[in-house]
Amino acid sequence: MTDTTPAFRSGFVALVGRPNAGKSTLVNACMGEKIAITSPVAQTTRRRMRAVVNTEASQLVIIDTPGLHKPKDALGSELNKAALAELADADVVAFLVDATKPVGTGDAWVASHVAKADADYKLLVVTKADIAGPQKVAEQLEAARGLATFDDELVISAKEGFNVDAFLQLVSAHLPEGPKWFPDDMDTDTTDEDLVAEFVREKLFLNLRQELPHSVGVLCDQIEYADDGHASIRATILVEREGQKGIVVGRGGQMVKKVGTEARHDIEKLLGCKVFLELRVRVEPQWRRNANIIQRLGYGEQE
Ligand SMILES: Nc1nc2c(ncn2[C@@H]2O[C@H](COP(=O)(O)OP(=O)(O)OP(=O)(O)O)[C@@H](O)[C@H]2O)c(=O)[nH]1
Repeated sequence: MTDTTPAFRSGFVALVGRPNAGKSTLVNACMGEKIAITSPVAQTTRRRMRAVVNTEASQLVIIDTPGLHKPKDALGSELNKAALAELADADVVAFLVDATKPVGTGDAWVASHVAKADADYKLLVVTKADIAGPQKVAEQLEAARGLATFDDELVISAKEGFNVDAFLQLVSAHLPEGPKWFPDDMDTDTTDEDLVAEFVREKLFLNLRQELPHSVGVLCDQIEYADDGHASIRATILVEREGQKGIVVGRGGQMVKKVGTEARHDIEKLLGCKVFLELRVRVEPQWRRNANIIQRLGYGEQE
């Protein structure tokens, strides 16, 4: 008797799109929990993250890449390098286009790299369908179709869970046959330290996005577990100028306290224990232009 069970499929799915297209939100929706951080500020995703989604017949390793954009400084160049490296390795590429923003040169630039990628399957995904009418969505599809050749297209709302399952099914079906690369109980290869730093940075962006565009970095120095089970965490917030330090610290330390309290709630959920979080703010002039610091912070290409 022949075995009619479908073969197990596994592989790497790169999500690309210009900054703010909705990549991290889609990863979160696929995972069903908070792993990647999201915020309304472009370039939130500085680190590459792998989210592993297991289904009965497949294992998808979803890679949330930094948004591709024309580089303006060393950090920008590193972000692009990391995203382009992901594209080169992926089995499937999903190109995300924001339904609410006119398709423009930024999308065309990203699409030109998608066109060059070797992936076996390229999917066009129009995101944020919940806040764009059907007419707008249709126009975006039409405009994006002209940018590269796609094997398929899908309209989603990661926020409302619309077509997220369809996305997973479509992508799974086009992965190559292969083994499980990661064990069942591991759903991300990002360390707790990385996630802590990302959560702190997310809260900084949410509270201070007008005042601090992109000139803030976070380094998680230490996570220590005490006998009673709580975690003591120290993290450093890097800014470029004294004035920015003042903004982050806030009047009487109020802002850094607020950021710490908000981040602590997420970190407690992540680690599943009580957390003491100590945040320091340090001025490191021009850290964004300093490739060494960028590497130390782990924002560049990783092995
Ligand atoms: N209404 C709505 N908003 C969404 C949806 N997906 C993402 N957003 C919002 O769009 C903004 C950007 O989303 P992200 O997921 O952080 O975008 P990204 O592509 O990862 O951005 P970068 O990290 O800058 O590359 C956030 O404010 C999200 O809440 C969606 O399906 N519906």
